[in-house]
Amino acid sequence: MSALLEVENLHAYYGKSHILQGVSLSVNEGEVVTLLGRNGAGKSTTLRALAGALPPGQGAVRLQGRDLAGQPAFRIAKQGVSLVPENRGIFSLLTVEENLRIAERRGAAWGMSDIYAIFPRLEERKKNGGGQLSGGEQQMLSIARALLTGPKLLMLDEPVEGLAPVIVDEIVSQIRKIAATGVSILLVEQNLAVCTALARRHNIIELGRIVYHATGEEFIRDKDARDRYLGVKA
Ligand SMILES: Nc1ncnc2c1ncn2[C@@H]1O[C@H](COP(=O)(O)OP(=O)(O)OP(=O)(O)O)[C@@H](O)[C@H]1O
Repeated sequence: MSALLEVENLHAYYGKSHILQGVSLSVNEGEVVTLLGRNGAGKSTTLRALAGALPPGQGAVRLQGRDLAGQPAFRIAKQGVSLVPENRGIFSLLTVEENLRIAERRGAAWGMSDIYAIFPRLEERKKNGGGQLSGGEQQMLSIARALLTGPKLLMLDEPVEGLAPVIVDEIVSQIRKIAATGVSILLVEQNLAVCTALARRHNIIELGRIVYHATGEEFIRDKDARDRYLGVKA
């Protein structure tokens, strides 16, 4: 598999706080990769830095070999990197359909029918306001909006946080379908069952550095690493 995204020694700051202290990771074409870690470890900051939402720090970011580091967010998005942030970022006063239409891009790989095929609930709810959706439906809408921009790399920040188990299963299956179309995914998620169900490679971040990486099988066997870095008994 060839690398889609390569991140080498990425640093990022909030003001004078040095948050990312040399993050290195990669995502191959068509792959789902996780970024795990305790609260405050730097997961969301990594996604934000990759999306160009933070002032540029040191380090290399390449998408299909092309340098993205230091470019403005709109240019990074145009080259195929899309972030679905934790707060979902949908327009509550617009209908579901309007939320989707404004994200649509002429000539992009994804159109409305592709979206409704993966998210039938959004078609059922297309005339409802964004603000009337359940948490799970809002998450689906937010992922759908990102897909309409035609990303090569979709970055998901805790897509199932706070959702009921049946909705979690539904979203996991939707993410699988998205990955099966060839879109690469960098997933930040605290729910380990979701991570191991979706990804074949995992990275753990601690204090702004990747301290552990493993394949899916290694990670499932490595209870010590899960206890040590994540403090979970799963
Ligand atoms: N806007 C901000 N200004 C200053 N510091 C911030 C800001 N956002 C996050 N931080 C700090 O950066 C560090 C990393 O935060 P980040 O949100 O990336 O963590 P995380 O791994 O995503 O954890 P969580 O699951 O809690 O969101 C934390 O110490 C946090 O307090």
